[in-house]
Amino acid sequence: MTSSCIVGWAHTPFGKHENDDVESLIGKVATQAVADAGLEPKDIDEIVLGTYNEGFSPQGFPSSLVLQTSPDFRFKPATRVENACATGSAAIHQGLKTIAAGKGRFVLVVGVEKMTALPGPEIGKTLLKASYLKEEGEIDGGFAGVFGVIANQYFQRHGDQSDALAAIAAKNHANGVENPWAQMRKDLGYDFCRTVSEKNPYVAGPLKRTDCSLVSDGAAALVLADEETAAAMDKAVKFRAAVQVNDYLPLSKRDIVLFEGCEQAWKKAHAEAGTSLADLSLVETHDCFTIAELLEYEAMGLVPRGQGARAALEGWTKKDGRLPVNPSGGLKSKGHPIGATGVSMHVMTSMQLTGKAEGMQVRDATLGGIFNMGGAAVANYVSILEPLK
Ligand SMILES: CC(=O)CC(=O)SCCNC(=O)CCNC(=O)[C@H](O)C(C)(C)COP(=O)(O)OP(=O)(O)OC[C@H]1O[C@@H](n2cnc3c(N)ncnc32)[C@H](O)[C@@H]1OP(=O)(O)O
Repeated sequence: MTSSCIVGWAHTPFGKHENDDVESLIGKVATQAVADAGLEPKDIDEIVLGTYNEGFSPQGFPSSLVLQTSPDFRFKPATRVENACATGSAAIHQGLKTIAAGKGRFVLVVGVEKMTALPGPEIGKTLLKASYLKEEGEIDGGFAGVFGVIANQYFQRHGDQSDALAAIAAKNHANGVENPWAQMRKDLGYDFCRTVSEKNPYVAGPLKRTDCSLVSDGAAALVLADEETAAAMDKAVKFRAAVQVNDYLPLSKRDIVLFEGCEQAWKKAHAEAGTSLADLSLVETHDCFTIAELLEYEAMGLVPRGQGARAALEGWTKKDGRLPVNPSGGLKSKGHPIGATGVSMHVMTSMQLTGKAEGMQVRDATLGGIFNMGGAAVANYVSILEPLK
């Protein structure tokens, strides 16, 4: 699946959208992404919608909502795809398969989530459905609780990592200031992220509020085309690799601090692309919790096992570091509307590779990596993107 390109995109600001529901959020990006590609809705051959839902919104069957955004979408095939927090990437993969099979020239992929309508504890419960409920269903604090367990295990093996986690949080909050689509554009600073306070209490295990991604509403969309078609279009970002690796769901069946599914996905992606980590100009990675970003440094091979803290504390992953990670601010400050996240990561990386990332721009960006994860390293998607021209 290496001969497809992203040729247009759209993105709502992420945040609390009091007056929007899933339908109106979809409406803000679907036709806009098509227009951004220089196309009209009639040109689209297939629609894929990524949304986790699982109780966030009472409206089921959401793929059909996309058709309501233009009369010219009527009678197009439209399907909803779900793979926990990697739902956005799962939707993109569905589209890539359509293009690779020659079943369509243009596929519209929309990712959306409306999370903030539920009260806090309900949000936690809804997210926890993406864990193995028979063993993990009683963990307090929703998915923060799951990653609190993972952080504790890592701390037991490699020592207290609170300094490194605060450095990751501070980096991503600083990056988010430059992202016009980010939910929290505030440079919180290292000291605030490092210190337990009324404004930054413990949430789960050693994880404080600043170690957690945000609860968000939002949508992102992109248009996929085959490479030959894309070559004649205004802008085109090519998939050098698009890899999916799934691992077991129960934490008890894995050495969870290794994030082995993530490691496998990166290895396969580099083999598919003919690249290595050193070739990448930037990475957008799934920092649902700061401990996840630290484990991902190790799983992607940036540092040896147990040394993730080095990359954070020595500034390797800052925007001007040797490998900028999450120049968009990541899920930490950009926000994490579950079904939209994977699509957003591809949009942000496409902006970087076409020189359209404005204040977020990483200088001379030529190759971008993306890691989007469902559950605790259960569904692992890595993409490697480059400008087509
Ligand atoms: C499931 C999968 O497949 C894999 C995954 O990706 S798992 C990730 C899924 N997502 C999550 O679990 C979301 C995690 N985050 C949260 O649940 C919540 O943000 C939280 C529990 C950490 C905080 O929520 P809360 O305590 O209710 O905070 P809330 O009352 O909304 O806000 C209080 C203040 O903290 C700030 N705040 C809220 N969340 C914050 C966060 N994550 N980081 C920094 N600041 C935050 C607010 O802006 C607000 O600031 P002001 O007082 O200055 O206005």
